[in-house]
Amino acid sequence: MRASQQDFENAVNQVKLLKKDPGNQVKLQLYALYKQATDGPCNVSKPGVFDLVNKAKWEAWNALGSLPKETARQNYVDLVSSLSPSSEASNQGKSGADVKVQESKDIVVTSEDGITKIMFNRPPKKNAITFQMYQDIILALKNASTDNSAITVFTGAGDYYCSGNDLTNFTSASGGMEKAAEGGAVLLREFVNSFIDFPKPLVAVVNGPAVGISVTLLGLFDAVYASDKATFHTPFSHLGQSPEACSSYTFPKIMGSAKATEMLLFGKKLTAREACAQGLVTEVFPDSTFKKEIWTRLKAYAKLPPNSMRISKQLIRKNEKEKLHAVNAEECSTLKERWLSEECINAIMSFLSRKSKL
Ligand SMILES: CCCCCC/C=C/C(=O)SCCNC(=O)CCNC(=O)[C@H](O)C(C)(C)COP(=O)(O)OP(=O)(O)OC[C@H]1O[C@@H](n2cnc3c(N)ncnc32)[C@H](O)[C@@H]1OP(=O)(O)O
Repeated sequence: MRASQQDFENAVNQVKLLKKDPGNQVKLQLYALYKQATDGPCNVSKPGVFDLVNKAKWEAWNALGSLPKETARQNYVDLVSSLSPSSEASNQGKSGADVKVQESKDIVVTSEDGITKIMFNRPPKKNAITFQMYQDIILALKNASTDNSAITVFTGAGDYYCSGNDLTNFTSASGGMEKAAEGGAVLLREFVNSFIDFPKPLVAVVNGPAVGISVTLLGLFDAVYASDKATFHTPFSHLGQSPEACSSYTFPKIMGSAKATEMLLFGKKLTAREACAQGLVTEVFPDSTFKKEIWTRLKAYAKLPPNSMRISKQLIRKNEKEKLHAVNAEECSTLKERWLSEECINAIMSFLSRKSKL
Protein backbone atom coordinates (compact mmCIF):
# COMPACT_ATOMS: atom_id res chain seq x y z
CA MET A 1 0.00 0.00 0.00
CA ARG A 2 1.35 3.47 -0.88
CA ALA A 3 2.00 5.99 1.91
CA SER A 4 -0.67 8.70 2.20
CA GLN A 5 0.01 12.38 2.90
CA GLN A 6 -1.08 11.69 6.49
CA ASP A 7 1.44 8.79 6.80
CA PHE A 8 4.09 11.17 5.52
CA GLU A 9 3.21 13.91 8.02
CA ASN A 10 3.18 11.34 10.85
CA ALA A 11 6.63 10.19 9.77
CA VAL A 12 7.90 13.80 9.73
CA ASN A 13 6.72 14.18 13.34
CA GLN A 14 8.13 10.78 14.30
CA VAL A 15 11.62 11.85 13.20
CA LYS A 16 11.55 14.66 15.77
CA LEU A 17 10.89 12.09 18.51
CA LEU A 18 13.75 9.73 17.67
CA LYS A 19 15.73 9.00 20.82
CA LYS A 20 18.89 7.90 19.02
CA ASP A 21 20.73 10.10 16.51
CA PRO A 22 20.48 8.09 13.25
CA GLY A 23 23.81 9.47 12.00
CA ASN A 24 24.67 11.94 9.27
CA GLN A 25 24.14 9.66 6.29
CA VAL A 26 20.61 8.73 7.33
CA LYS A 27 19.84 12.37 8.15
CA LEU A 28 21.04 13.39 4.69
CA GLN A 29 18.84 10.73 3.13
CA LEU A 30 15.85 11.88 5.19
CA TYR A 31 16.48 15.46 4.09
CA ALA A 32 16.75 14.47 0.42
CA LEU A 33 13.58 12.35 0.47
CA TYR A 34 11.68 15.08 2.33
CA LYS A 35 12.67 17.70 -0.24
CA GLN A 36 11.87 15.37 -3.14
CA ALA A 37 8.50 14.49 -1.62
CA THR A 38 7.54 18.12 -1.00
CA ASP A 39 9.34 20.21 -3.66
CA GLY A 40 10.04 17.57 -6.33
CA PRO A 41 13.37 17.19 -8.16
CA CYS A 42 16.25 19.43 -7.11
CA ASN A 43 16.45 22.45 -9.39
CA VAL A 44 18.32 24.90 -7.17
CA SER A 45 21.94 25.75 -7.89
CA LYS A 46 24.70 23.77 -6.20
CA PRO A 47 26.22 25.46 -3.10
CA GLY A 48 29.89 26.44 -3.29
CA VAL A 49 32.68 23.98 -2.46
CA PHE A 50 33.29 25.51 0.96
CA ASP A 51 29.66 25.35 2.04
CA LEU A 52 30.15 21.71 3.06
CA VAL A 53 26.89 21.04 4.87
CA ASN A 54 24.59 22.58 2.25
CA LYS A 55 26.62 21.00 -0.53
CA ALA A 56 26.17 17.53 1.02
CA LYS A 57 22.42 18.17 1.39
CA TRP A 58 22.14 19.40 -2.17
CA GLU A 59 24.05 16.36 -3.49
CA ALA A 60 21.82 13.93 -1.60
CA TRP A 61 18.69 15.64 -2.94
CA ASN A 62 20.05 15.99 -6.47
CA ALA A 63 21.02 12.29 -6.53
CA LEU A 64 17.33 11.39 -6.35
CA GLY A 65 17.00 12.71 -9.90
CA SER A 66 13.44 12.52 -11.17
CA LEU A 67 12.18 10.11 -8.48
CA PRO A 68 8.41 10.77 -8.34
CA LYS A 69 7.11 12.67 -5.29
CA GLU A 70 4.89 9.73 -4.25
CA THR A 71 7.84 7.30 -4.30
CA ALA A 72 9.96 9.74 -2.28
CA ARG A 73 7.11 10.04 0.21
CA GLN A 74 6.85 6.26 0.47
CA ASN A 75 10.64 5.87 0.86
CA TYR A 76 10.67 8.54 3.54
CA VAL A 77 7.93 6.76 5.49
CA ASP A 78 9.74 3.40 5.10
CA LEU A 79 13.05 4.88 6.22
CA VAL A 80 11.49 6.52 9.30
CA SER A 81 9.69 3.32 10.16
CA SER A 82 12.98 1.39 10.03
CA LEU A 83 14.40 3.93 12.51
CA SER A 84 11.49 4.02 14.94
CA PRO A 85 11.98 2.50 18.43
CA SER A 86 9.54 -0.36 17.72
CA SER A 87 11.36 -1.45 14.58
CA GLU A 88 14.71 -0.96 16.32
CA ALA A 89 13.56 -3.35 19.00
CA SER A 90 12.24 -5.91 16.54
CA ASN A 91 15.40 -5.75 14.44
CA GLN A 92 17.57 -6.34 17.47
CA GLY A 93 15.39 -9.25 18.52
CA LYS A 94 15.64 -11.01 15.14
CA SER A 95 19.14 -12.19 14.44
CA GLY A 96 20.19 -11.49 10.86
CA ALA A 97 17.39 -8.95 10.18
CA ASP A 98 18.64 -6.34 7.75
CA VAL A 99 18.17 -2.68 8.60
CA LYS A 100 17.03 -0.77 5.55
CA VAL A 101 19.10 2.38 5.09
CA GLN A 102 18.05 3.48 1.63
CA GLU A 103 15.27 2.31 -0.56
CA SER A 104 14.92 3.67 -3.99
CA LYS A 105 12.50 1.99 -6.35
CA ASP A 106 14.85 -0.62 -7.77
CA ILE A 107 17.90 -0.52 -5.51
CA VAL A 108 17.59 -1.71 -1.93
CA VAL A 109 20.32 -0.88 0.55
CA THR A 110 20.45 -2.61 3.92
CA SER A 111 23.05 -2.70 6.66
CA GLU A 112 23.58 -5.45 9.22
CA ASP A 113 26.43 -7.40 10.82
CA GLY A 114 29.03 -4.91 9.56
CA ILE A 115 27.92 -5.41 5.94
CA THR A 116 26.18 -2.85 3.74
CA LYS A 117 24.31 -4.71 1.02
CA ILE A 118 23.34 -2.96 -2.21
CA MET A 119 20.85 -5.06 -4.14
CA PHE A 120 19.65 -4.73 -7.74
CA ASN A 121 15.93 -5.19 -7.21
CA ARG A 122 14.12 -5.22 -10.53
CA PRO A 123 13.53 -8.93 -11.20
CA PRO A 124 10.81 -8.49 -13.87
CA LYS A 125 13.44 -6.78 -16.06
CA LYS A 126 16.28 -9.09 -14.97
CA ASN A 127 17.64 -6.21 -12.87
CA ALA A 128 18.49 -4.04 -15.90
CA ILE A 129 19.93 -0.72 -14.69
CA THR A 130 17.93 2.46 -15.36
CA PHE A 131 19.38 5.98 -15.25
CA GLN A 132 17.73 6.38 -11.84
CA MET A 133 19.39 3.19 -10.56
CA TYR A 134 22.83 4.50 -11.59
CA GLN A 135 22.15 7.57 -9.49
CA ASP A 136 20.86 5.54 -6.57
CA ILE A 137 23.99 3.40 -6.60
CA ILE A 138 26.25 6.46 -6.65
CA LEU A 139 24.45 7.71 -3.54
CA ALA A 140 24.50 4.27 -1.88
CA LEU A 141 28.28 3.99 -2.39
CA LYS A 142 28.79 7.49 -1.08
CA ASN A 143 26.83 6.62 2.06
CA ALA A 144 28.50 3.23 2.44
CA SER A 145 31.96 4.78 2.26
CA THR A 146 31.35 6.58 5.55
CA ASP A 147 28.80 4.39 7.35
CA ASN A 148 29.90 2.03 10.12
CA SER A 149 29.99 -1.11 8.00
CA ALA A 150 33.29 -2.89 7.31
CA ILE A 151 32.52 -4.22 3.84
CA THR A 152 30.06 -3.46 1.04
CA VAL A 153 28.39 -6.15 -1.02
CA PHE A 154 26.49 -6.04 -4.32
CA THR A 155 23.99 -8.74 -5.24
CA GLY A 156 20.82 -9.22 -7.30
CA ALA A 157 17.23 -10.10 -6.39
CA GLY A 158 15.59 -12.97 -8.28
CA ASP A 159 17.23 -15.27 -10.80
CA TYR A 160 19.56 -12.71 -12.42
CA TYR A 161 22.46 -10.78 -10.92
CA CYS A 162 21.91 -8.04 -13.51
CA SER A 163 21.21 -7.80 -17.25
CA GLY A 164 23.32 -4.67 -17.64
CA ASN A 165 22.31 -1.29 -18.92
CA ASP A 166 18.58 -0.91 -19.51
CA LEU A 167 18.39 -0.77 -23.28
CA THR A 168 15.46 1.64 -23.13
CA ASN A 169 17.55 4.27 -21.28
CA PHE A 170 18.43 6.01 -24.51
CA THR A 171 15.34 5.41 -26.56
CA SER A 172 12.91 6.63 -23.88
CA ALA A 173 14.90 9.71 -22.78
CA SER A 174 13.25 13.03 -23.48
CA GLY A 175 15.28 15.44 -25.62
CA GLY A 176 16.50 12.86 -28.15
CA MET A 177 19.41 10.45 -28.49
CA GLU A 178 22.11 13.10 -28.67
CA LYS A 179 21.17 14.70 -25.37
CA ALA A 180 20.71 11.26 -23.79
CA ALA A 181 24.16 10.14 -24.99
CA GLU A 182 25.73 13.31 -23.61
CA GLY A 183 24.01 12.89 -20.23
CA GLY A 184 24.64 9.15 -20.23
CA ALA A 185 28.38 9.64 -20.65
CA VAL A 186 28.54 12.12 -17.76
CA LEU A 187 26.49 9.80 -15.54
CA LEU A 188 28.52 6.73 -16.50
CA ARG A 189 31.78 8.50 -15.70
CA GLU A 190 30.57 9.54 -12.26
CA PHE A 191 29.12 6.07 -11.65
CA VAL A 192 32.37 4.26 -12.48
CA ASN A 193 34.40 6.83 -10.53
CA SER A 194 32.42 5.95 -7.42
CA PHE A 195 33.65 2.33 -7.76
CA ILE A 196 37.25 3.34 -8.50
CA ASP A 197 37.33 5.56 -5.41
CA PHE A 198 35.39 3.31 -3.04
CA PRO A 199 37.60 2.97 0.06
CA LYS A 200 36.34 -0.24 1.74
CA PRO A 201 36.42 -3.86 0.57
CA LEU A 202 33.87 -4.20 -2.24
CA VAL A 203 32.45 -7.67 -2.80
CA ALA A 204 30.12 -9.03 -5.50
CA VAL A 205 27.81 -11.93 -4.67
CA VAL A 206 26.86 -13.00 -8.18
CA ASN A 207 23.67 -15.01 -7.74
CA GLY A 208 22.87 -15.58 -11.43
CA PRO A 209 23.67 -14.41 -14.97
CA ALA A 210 25.50 -11.10 -15.29
CA VAL A 211 25.54 -9.05 -18.49
CA GLY A 212 27.31 -5.92 -19.76
CA ILE A 213 28.29 -3.29 -17.25
CA SER A 214 27.50 -5.58 -14.31
CA VAL A 215 30.33 -7.81 -15.57
CA THR A 216 32.85 -5.13 -16.52
CA LEU A 217 32.49 -3.48 -13.10
CA LEU A 218 33.71 -6.69 -11.47
CA GLY A 219 37.27 -5.74 -12.45
CA LEU A 220 36.98 -2.93 -9.89
CA PHE A 221 35.74 -5.20 -7.07
CA ASP A 222 38.01 -6.66 -4.41
CA ALA A 223 36.38 -10.11 -4.37
CA VAL A 224 33.77 -11.79 -6.57
CA TYR A 225 31.85 -14.87 -5.35
CA ALA A 226 29.59 -16.66 -7.80
CA SER A 227 26.90 -19.31 -7.82
CA ASP A 228 27.58 -22.04 -10.36
CA LYS A 229 24.42 -20.79 -12.09
CA ALA A 230 26.07 -17.44 -12.86
CA THR A 231 27.35 -16.59 -16.34
CA PHE A 232 29.40 -13.61 -17.48
CA HIS A 233 28.58 -11.99 -20.79
CA THR A 234 29.79 -8.75 -22.39
CA PRO A 235 28.14 -8.57 -25.83
CA PHE A 236 29.44 -5.11 -26.71
CA SER A 237 30.15 -5.76 -30.40
CA HIS A 238 26.71 -7.36 -30.81
CA LEU A 239 25.29 -4.10 -29.48
CA GLY A 240 27.54 -1.84 -31.55
CA GLN A 241 29.11 -0.60 -28.30
CA SER A 242 32.52 -0.64 -26.65
CA PRO A 243 33.73 -1.69 -23.18
CA GLU A 244 33.21 0.44 -20.08
CA ALA A 245 33.93 0.45 -16.32
CA CYS A 246 37.68 0.37 -17.07
CA SER A 247 37.41 -3.18 -18.43
CA SER A 248 39.51 -2.25 -21.48
CA TYR A 249 42.31 -1.96 -18.92
CA THR A 250 41.34 -4.31 -16.05
CA PHE A 251 40.29 -7.34 -18.13
CA PRO A 252 43.57 -7.73 -20.09
CA LYS A 253 45.39 -7.24 -16.77
CA ILE A 254 43.30 -9.88 -15.00
CA MET A 255 43.07 -12.56 -17.73
CA GLY A 256 45.59 -11.59 -20.42
CA SER A 257 44.74 -9.84 -23.68
CA ALA A 258 43.79 -12.97 -25.66
CA LYS A 259 41.08 -14.00 -23.19
CA ALA A 260 39.95 -10.39 -22.71
CA THR A 261 39.55 -10.10 -26.49
CA GLU A 262 37.25 -13.12 -26.58
CA MET A 263 35.02 -11.53 -23.97
CA LEU A 264 35.11 -7.83 -24.90
CA LEU A 265 35.33 -8.02 -28.70
CA PHE A 266 33.73 -11.36 -29.56
CA GLY A 267 31.19 -11.43 -26.71
CA LYS A 268 32.10 -14.93 -25.51
CA LYS A 269 29.90 -15.85 -22.55
CA LEU A 270 31.80 -17.48 -19.66
CA THR A 271 30.45 -19.93 -17.13
CA ALA A 272 31.20 -19.19 -13.49
CA ARG A 273 33.96 -21.81 -13.47
CA GLU A 274 35.54 -20.36 -16.62
CA ALA A 275 35.40 -16.86 -15.14
CA CYS A 276 37.06 -18.22 -12.01
CA ALA A 277 39.81 -19.88 -14.07
CA GLN A 278 40.39 -16.50 -15.82
CA GLY A 279 40.76 -14.73 -12.45
CA LEU A 280 37.62 -12.58 -12.76
CA VAL A 281 35.83 -14.62 -10.07
CA THR A 282 37.35 -15.42 -6.68
CA GLU A 283 35.42 -18.62 -5.92
CA VAL A 284 32.42 -20.57 -7.24
CA PHE A 285 29.84 -22.31 -5.02
CA PRO A 286 27.09 -24.83 -5.80
CA ASP A 287 23.88 -22.84 -6.17
CA SER A 288 22.11 -24.99 -3.52
CA THR A 289 24.48 -23.82 -0.76
CA PHE A 290 25.71 -20.56 -2.26
CA LYS A 291 23.76 -18.05 -0.17
CA LYS A 292 24.26 -19.83 3.15
CA GLU A 293 27.99 -20.35 2.66
CA ILE A 294 28.75 -16.93 1.31
CA TRP A 295 26.89 -14.89 3.91
CA THR A 296 28.44 -16.92 6.74
CA ARG A 297 31.83 -16.21 5.29
CA LEU A 298 31.18 -12.52 4.68
CA LYS A 299 29.89 -12.03 8.21
CA ALA A 300 33.18 -13.44 9.50
CA TYR A 301 35.20 -11.18 7.18
CA ALA A 302 33.18 -8.18 8.35
CA LYS A 303 34.42 -8.77 11.90
CA LEU A 304 38.04 -8.19 10.87
CA PRO A 305 39.52 -4.81 11.90
CA PRO A 306 37.93 -2.37 9.41
CA ASN A 307 40.73 0.19 9.39
CA SER A 308 43.29 -2.45 8.62
CA MET A 309 41.21 -3.72 5.67
CA ARG A 310 40.74 -0.19 4.35
CA ILE A 311 44.42 0.62 4.60
CA SER A 312 45.41 -2.64 2.89
CA LYS A 313 42.95 -1.96 0.07
CA GLN A 314 44.40 1.51 -0.35
CA LEU A 315 47.92 0.04 -0.63
CA ILE A 316 46.78 -2.47 -3.24
CA ARG A 317 44.82 0.06 -5.33
CA LYS A 318 46.46 3.45 -4.97
CA ASN A 319 49.05 3.11 -7.74
CA GLU A 320 46.31 2.33 -10.24
CA LYS A 321 43.81 5.06 -9.40
CA GLU A 322 45.07 7.77 -11.70
CA LYS A 323 45.29 5.34 -14.59
CA LEU A 324 41.77 4.04 -13.94
CA HIS A 325 40.31 7.54 -13.94
CA ALA A 326 41.99 8.27 -17.27
CA VAL A 327 40.74 4.98 -18.77
CA ASN A 328 37.23 5.69 -17.50
CA ALA A 329 37.20 9.15 -19.11
CA GLU A 330 38.34 7.76 -22.45
CA GLU A 331 35.89 4.84 -22.43
CA CYS A 332 32.99 7.22 -21.67
CA SER A 333 33.80 9.59 -24.51
CA THR A 334 34.19 6.63 -26.90
CA LEU A 335 30.84 5.23 -25.79
CA LYS A 336 29.12 8.58 -26.26
CA GLU A 337 30.05 8.35 -29.96
CA ARG A 338 29.11 4.66 -30.17
CA TRP A 339 25.62 5.26 -28.75
CA LEU A 340 24.93 7.57 -31.71
CA SER A 341 26.29 5.12 -34.29
CA GLU A 342 24.06 3.28 -36.71
CA GLU A 343 25.45 -0.06 -35.48
CA CYS A 344 24.37 0.65 -31.92
CA ILE A 345 20.97 2.18 -32.72
CA ASN A 346 20.11 -0.77 -34.98
CA ALA A 347 21.15 -3.31 -32.33
CA ILE A 348 19.04 -1.64 -29.63
CA MET A 349 16.04 -1.32 -31.95
CA SER A 350 16.42 -4.95 -32.86
CA PHE A 351 16.32 -6.01 -29.19
CA LEU A 352 13.35 -3.76 -28.45
CA SER A 353 11.40 -5.07 -31.41
CA ARG A 354 12.12 -8.58 -30.12
CA LYS A 355 14.14 -9.49 -33.21
CA SER A 356 17.23 -10.32 -31.20
CA LYS A 357 18.18 -11.55 -27.80
CA LEU A 358 21.60 -12.46 -26.48
C1 LIG B 1 24.54 5.69 -17.94
C2 LIG B 1 24.50 4.70 -19.05
C3 LIG B 1 25.60 3.72 -18.93
C4 LIG B 1 25.61 2.68 -20.01
C5 LIG B 1 26.79 1.82 -19.86
C6 LIG B 1 26.99 0.85 -20.99
C7 LIG B 1 26.50 -0.46 -20.61
C8 LIG B 1 26.40 -1.44 -21.50
C9 LIG B 1 25.76 -2.72 -21.19
O1 LIG B 1 25.42 -3.07 -20.09
S1 LIG B 1 25.54 -3.69 -22.55
C10 LIG B 1 24.46 -4.98 -22.03
C11 LIG B 1 23.03 -4.58 -22.17
N1 LIG B 1 22.17 -5.72 -21.86
C12 LIG B 1 21.68 -6.53 -22.79
O2 LIG B 1 21.95 -6.41 -23.96
C13 LIG B 1 20.75 -7.60 -22.29
C14 LIG B 1 19.45 -7.59 -23.08
N2 LIG B 1 18.58 -8.62 -22.56
C15 LIG B 1 18.55 -9.88 -23.10
O3 LIG B 1 19.23 -10.22 -24.02
C16 LIG B 1 17.59 -10.86 -22.45
O4 LIG B 1 16.52 -10.13 -21.90
C17 LIG B 1 18.28 -11.71 -21.34
C18 LIG B 1 19.25 -12.68 -21.99
C19 LIG B 1 18.99 -10.83 -20.32
C20 LIG B 1 17.20 -12.52 -20.58
O5 LIG B 1 16.44 -13.28 -21.50
P1 LIG B 1 15.13 -14.06 -21.00
O6 LIG B 1 15.45 -14.90 -19.82
O7 LIG B 1 14.54 -14.73 -22.18
O8 LIG B 1 14.16 -12.92 -20.46
P2 LIG B 1 13.43 -11.77 -21.30
O9 LIG B 1 14.23 -11.37 -22.48
O10 LIG B 1 12.02 -12.13 -21.52
O11 LIG B 1 13.53 -10.53 -20.25
C21 LIG B 1 12.55 -10.31 -19.26
C22 LIG B 1 12.18 -8.85 -19.30
O12 LIG B 1 13.34 -8.07 -18.98
C23 LIG B 1 13.60 -7.13 -20.01
N3 LIG B 1 15.04 -6.90 -20.10
C24 LIG B 1 16.02 -7.79 -19.91
N4 LIG B 1 17.21 -7.21 -20.05
C25 LIG B 1 16.97 -5.92 -20.34
C26 LIG B 1 17.81 -4.80 -20.60
N5 LIG B 1 19.15 -4.90 -20.55
N6 LIG B 1 17.25 -3.62 -20.85
C27 LIG B 1 15.90 -3.48 -20.87
N7 LIG B 1 15.04 -4.51 -20.64
C28 LIG B 1 15.59 -5.71 -20.38
C29 LIG B 1 13.03 -7.76 -21.26
O13 LIG B 1 12.79 -6.80 -22.23
C30 LIG B 1 11.77 -8.40 -20.70
O14 LIG B 1 10.83 -7.35 -20.52
P3 LIG B 1 9.27 -7.60 -20.87
O15 LIG B 1 8.84 -8.73 -20.00
O16 LIG B 1 9.22 -7.94 -22.33
O17 LIG B 1 8.61 -6.30 -20.54
